[in-house]
Amino acid sequence: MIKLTGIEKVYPGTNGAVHALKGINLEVRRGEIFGVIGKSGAGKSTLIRCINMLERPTRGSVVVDGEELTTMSEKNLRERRKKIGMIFQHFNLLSSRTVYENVAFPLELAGKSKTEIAQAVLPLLELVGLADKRDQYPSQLSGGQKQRVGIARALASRPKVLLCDEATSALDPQTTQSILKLLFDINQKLQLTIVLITHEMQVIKEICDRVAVIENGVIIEEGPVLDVFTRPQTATTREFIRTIVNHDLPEFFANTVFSPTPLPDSNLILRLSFIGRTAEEPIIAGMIRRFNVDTSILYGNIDHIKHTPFGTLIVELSGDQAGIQNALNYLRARDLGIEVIGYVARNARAVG
Ligand SMILES: Nc1ncnc2c1ncn2[C@@H]1O[C@H](COP(=O)(O)OP(=O)(O)OP(=O)(O)O)[C@@H](O)[C@H]1O
Repeated sequence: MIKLTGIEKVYPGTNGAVHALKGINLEVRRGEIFGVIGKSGAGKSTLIRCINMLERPTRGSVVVDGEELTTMSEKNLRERRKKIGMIFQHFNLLSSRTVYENVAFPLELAGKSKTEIAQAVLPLLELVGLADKRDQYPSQLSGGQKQRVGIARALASRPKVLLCDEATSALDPQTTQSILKLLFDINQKLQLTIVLITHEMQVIKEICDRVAVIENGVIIEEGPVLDVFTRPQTATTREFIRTIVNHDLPEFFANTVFSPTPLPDSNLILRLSFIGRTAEEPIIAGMIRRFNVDTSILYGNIDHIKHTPFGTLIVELSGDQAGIQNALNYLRARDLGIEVIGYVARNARAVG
C-alpha cells in the first residue's frame, strides 16, 4: 500500500544542513496498522509527512496505492492527498466552526452539495461517538472528543490511508486507550491502512501489527510487534520495551555481577517470553522432568500485545553444568524468546 525507497531529507539550516532522514526503506501493507517509534528528534514527523508530501523528500521514492508521489504535480498531489487522511497531536480543528462544520470542511472544499455533506458527516459522527455534540465548538470539547472530531474529519474524504502524527500524545492514559480502540475499530470496519508515529511503546503494543524503530534518521529495527517485543535486537528497542514490560530483576540481584559464561558452582538466570499458544504449553514442567535441574521462578507476568497473550518469566536454573546446558538447549529449541541474563555464584542470593 505504501512503499518508501531510499528516502532522504536534508533541511537547510543557518548552522548547517540537518540530515533528518538518511535512506529510509519501508513497506506498509494494505489494511495493517504500522507503527514508527523513536525518540525526540529521530525523524518520525519528517518521515510521516513525507508519505503525503507535506514534506518533500530530498531523495527517494514514495509510492502510495501504486502511484509515485515524488514526481507528481501539486495539482495532482492535492487530489491524491484526499486518499491519505491525517490526524495530529494538537487536533488542528477550526475553532470558529462546530463539530459538524469541522468534519464537513474537506467536503465543502471538494465542492460537495449540502445533502451529500450531510449524508457523509452524520454517519461519521455516529462512528466516532459524537452525534450528540454536532453543534458544539472545539473549545467545549475534551481532548479525546477533539481527536474524535479530527478522526471524523480525516475520514470524510474516504481515505485509504490514515496517518496519525502522535495522535494520543496530548491525551491522558484512559483517553489514549479509547482513541486507540477507535482507531482499531476503524481499521477493522473500513479496512483502512493506518500509519502512526509515537514515542510511546504502549501505543505500539495496543494496536500495531508491525513496528519500525527509527533513530537518527535510520530504521534500526523492524518487524511484527510480537517479534520485536520478544526478540529486540537493539539497545534502543530494549529501552522502549522496558518502559512497559517489567525488565527489572528482583531486588536481591541488585548488586550482583552476572557472568556471561558458566562459573564453577553457578546458577543460570534466564528471562523467557511466551507468546500466544506457547504461553499455554507446559514447557517449564517438561524441562524439569527431562533434566536434572532445579528451577525457581523469580518473576512472572502475563500481558497482551494487541490481542495475543504474552508472558514473561525470570527463572533461575541450578544443578550441574551439563544439566543446565541441556535445559538451556531444550528451551532454545522451543518457540519462545530467551534472554540469558547471566550466571551467578550459587550463594549470590543469600549474600545479596
Ligand atoms: N523544518 C525544519 N527545518 C530544519 N530542521 C528540521 C525541520 N524539521 C525538523 N528538523 C530537524 O530534523 C530532525 C528530525 O526532526 P523530526 O521532527 O522529524 O523528529 P521527531 O522524531 O518527529 O521528533 P519529535 O518527537 O521531537 O517531534 C531534528 O533534528 C529536527 O531538529
